[in-house]
Amino acid sequence: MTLGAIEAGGTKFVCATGNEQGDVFDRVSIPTTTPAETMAAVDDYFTTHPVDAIGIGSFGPIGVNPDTPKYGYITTTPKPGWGDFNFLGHLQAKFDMPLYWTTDVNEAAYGEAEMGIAKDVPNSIYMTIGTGVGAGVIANNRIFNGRTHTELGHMRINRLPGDDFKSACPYHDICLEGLAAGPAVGQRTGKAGKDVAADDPVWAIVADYIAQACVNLTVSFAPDKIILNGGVMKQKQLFPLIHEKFQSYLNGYEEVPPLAEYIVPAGLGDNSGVVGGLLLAKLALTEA
Ligand SMILES: Nc1ncnc2c1ncn2[C@@H]1O[C@H](COP(=O)(O)OP(=O)(O)OP(=O)(O)O)[C@@H](O)[C@H]1O
Ligand SMILES: [Zn+2]
Repeated sequence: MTLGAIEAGGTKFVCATGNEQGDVFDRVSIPTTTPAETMAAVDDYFTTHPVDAIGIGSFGPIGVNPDTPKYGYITTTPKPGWGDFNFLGHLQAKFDMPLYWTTDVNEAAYGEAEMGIAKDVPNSIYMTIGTGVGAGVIANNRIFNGRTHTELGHMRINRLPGDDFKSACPYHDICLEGLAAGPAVGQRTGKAGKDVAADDPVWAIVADYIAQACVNLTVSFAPDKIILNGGVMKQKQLFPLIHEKFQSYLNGYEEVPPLAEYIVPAGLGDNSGVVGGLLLAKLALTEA
C-alpha cells in the first residue's frame, strides 16, 4: 500500500509518498502561487505517483467541521486567490480515494504523536513558532477539534513590565504570535531571527511568553508532552529559559512530568508534517 501526504503551507506545498510506518519514499516541493497553478502541480504529482489515500494538512484558517458549508475550504486567508478555496473538493473531484483533511499543525502534531517524540503518550500538543504560531492538540491519540480548529497562537498572554513593543498581529495587542513569533523577533531586534546572538536579551522575552503559553496549554488540555518546533525554536537556548519560567508561573499548582521531558523539541524535525500526512492517510483508509 502506498500513502500520500500533502503539507500545504503559505510559501510552499510538500507532496510526498510513503508507507504506513511513516517511511517517506519520495517528495516534491511546490511553490504556493495561485490555486490554479499550485493545485495543477499537486494533481500532476499524485497522477504520476499513485497512492491509495492522502492525508492533507493545510495552512488556514480552514473549515474542519463536516457539518458546516465551508468544510474542506481554506476560508478567510488574506493570501491572494486562496480565500474561500474548496481545497478538499478540488482533490475529491480528481482522486477517488479516502482523504483526511486537517490543519498543517494538526497534521504535524499527529506525526509527532504517532512516530515522533510523543509516540509513547496519548496526549500531546505540537506548537510551531515560525512566521506565525500554530498548535495542534492530540487528545487520547486523536486530533482535537471543537466547533472549528483551535487558534492557539492567538492566546492572550501578559506583557512583561516595560515591554511596549507594538504587536505584530493585526488583530491582537497581546497574543503569543504578535509578541513572540519570528516577525516580532525581527522587528524587536532589526535582524532576522537566525542572525540574533544566542545571548541577546530578546530571547528572555520570547521565552517568557512561550512559557506563559505552555502554562495555559497545561491547564487547558493536561497534555503528557508539549512539543515546540518552527524557525524560532532553532534557538535551542530557549528551552532552559522556557523551563525556568514555566516552573515559576505554574508555581507548583499541579504535578507535571520532569520539564526536560515535558517541554521538548520535535523528534522528526522538519518531517513531522509529511509523516503526519502519511499516517492520516492510513487513518482515512481504516475509517473509510
Ligand atoms: N535559526 C533561527 N533562529 C531564530 N529565528 C529563526 C531561525 N530560522 C528562522 N527563523 C524565523 O522563523 C520564521 C520562519 O519560520 P519557519 O522556518 O518555521 O517557517 P514558516 O513555514 O514560514 O512558518 P509558519 O509555519 O509560521 O508558516 C521567520 O520569521 C524566521 O526569521
Ligand atoms: Zn493575534
